[in-house]
Amino acid sequence: MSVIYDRVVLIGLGLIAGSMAHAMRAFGLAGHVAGYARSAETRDTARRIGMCDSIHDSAAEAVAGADLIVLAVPVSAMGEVAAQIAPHLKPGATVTDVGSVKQSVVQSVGPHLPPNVHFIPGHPLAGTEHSGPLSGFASLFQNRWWLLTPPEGTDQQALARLRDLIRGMGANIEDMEPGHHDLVLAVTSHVPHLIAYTMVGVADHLRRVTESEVIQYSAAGFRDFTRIAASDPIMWRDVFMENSEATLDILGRFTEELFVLQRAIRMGDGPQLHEYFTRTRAIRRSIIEAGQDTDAPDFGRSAVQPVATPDG
Ligand SMILES: NC(=O)C1=CN([C@@H]2O[C@H](COP(=O)(O)OP(=O)(O)OC[C@H]3O[C@@H](n4cnc5c(N)ncnc54)[C@H](O)[C@@H]3O)[C@@H](O)[C@H]2O)C=CC1
Ligand SMILES: O=C(O)C(=O)Cc1ccc(O)cc1
Repeated sequence: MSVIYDRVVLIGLGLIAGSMAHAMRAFGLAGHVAGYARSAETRDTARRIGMCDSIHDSAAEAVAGADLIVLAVPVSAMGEVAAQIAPHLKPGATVTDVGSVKQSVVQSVGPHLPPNVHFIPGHPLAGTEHSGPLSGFASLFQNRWWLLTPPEGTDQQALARLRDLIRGMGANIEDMEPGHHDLVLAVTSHVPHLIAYTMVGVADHLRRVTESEVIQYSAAGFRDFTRIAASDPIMWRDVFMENSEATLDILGRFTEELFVLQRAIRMGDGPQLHEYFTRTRAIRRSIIEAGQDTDAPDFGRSAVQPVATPDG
């Protein structure tokens, strides 16, 4: 593949930035990848493993001359980082981010940036429960969605170039309006994470049990919850602080459904439970048949469709 940007800088050197650095190197997408993180320990680790071509001790120095700036810090830190780098950006450069929430990032970053740079927010729908500079890997974005929320009037050349880079790292791209993104992600990622955190918390409260049976006999469902609940606490604190409206909306709907099932169990209403679970099984099957589950066996992933819109 050919070089898309001569100089890319990654701000925040964790799972996502590390994976981008490895992928850009593996696929030859950037002439030079520079990096900056706030913590000296993270910068030292990134230097030791050769994550980037250069690691800088200040954000201002790191962004100097960069054609693409990627903000890969927790969502609550995006605005502060944008303010730090704004005076040092090269005219005509593109700034993007990888935050899990979009509306708040648009609001906190946008106002700091000068009008002569292109701001194109983004979100790779790819990750793991691991974080930090040692956790990245080049194949993280393969066959995954990468959502972009380009504002109206975005420079089409700048957008096409960013798309080329993302496709070069193996991802599929879809454009979305930021508010819609936050609602879709509340359904597909944020509330599911909250449920996992809660379920692991419930098991922990039954400490007597935790010490023996819960761990010893944990079946796949609970094991998956513990994996998700091991995700970075700062990142997820920020997701819920910054996407509170959509999360609370979906959580309200979740609670209503939970009460319906709770009542069916209490009333011994087997047919209602059977009907409900039959419906949810059909949903899972339709996702797999449409090739939208990238963890499932390959059902023709090139034909994957964007995530469904939650109704109402
Ligand atoms: N972990 C995941 O599965 C995914 C995360 N994201 C988003 O990507 C972003 C980064 O997440 P990860 O790479 O997982 O995080 P991480 O915790 O692995 O790395 C974050 C990095 O940002 C640095 N940092 C924190 N505050 C900073 C500041 N004020 N200035 C400079 N550096 C700072 C940390 O030192 C660390 O190097 C977050 O906004 C997250 O919502 C998006 C998709 C998936
Ligand atoms: O590890 C998992 O199961 C994930 O769900 C990863 C993930 C976490 C946050 C995102 O914004 C996108 C993907």
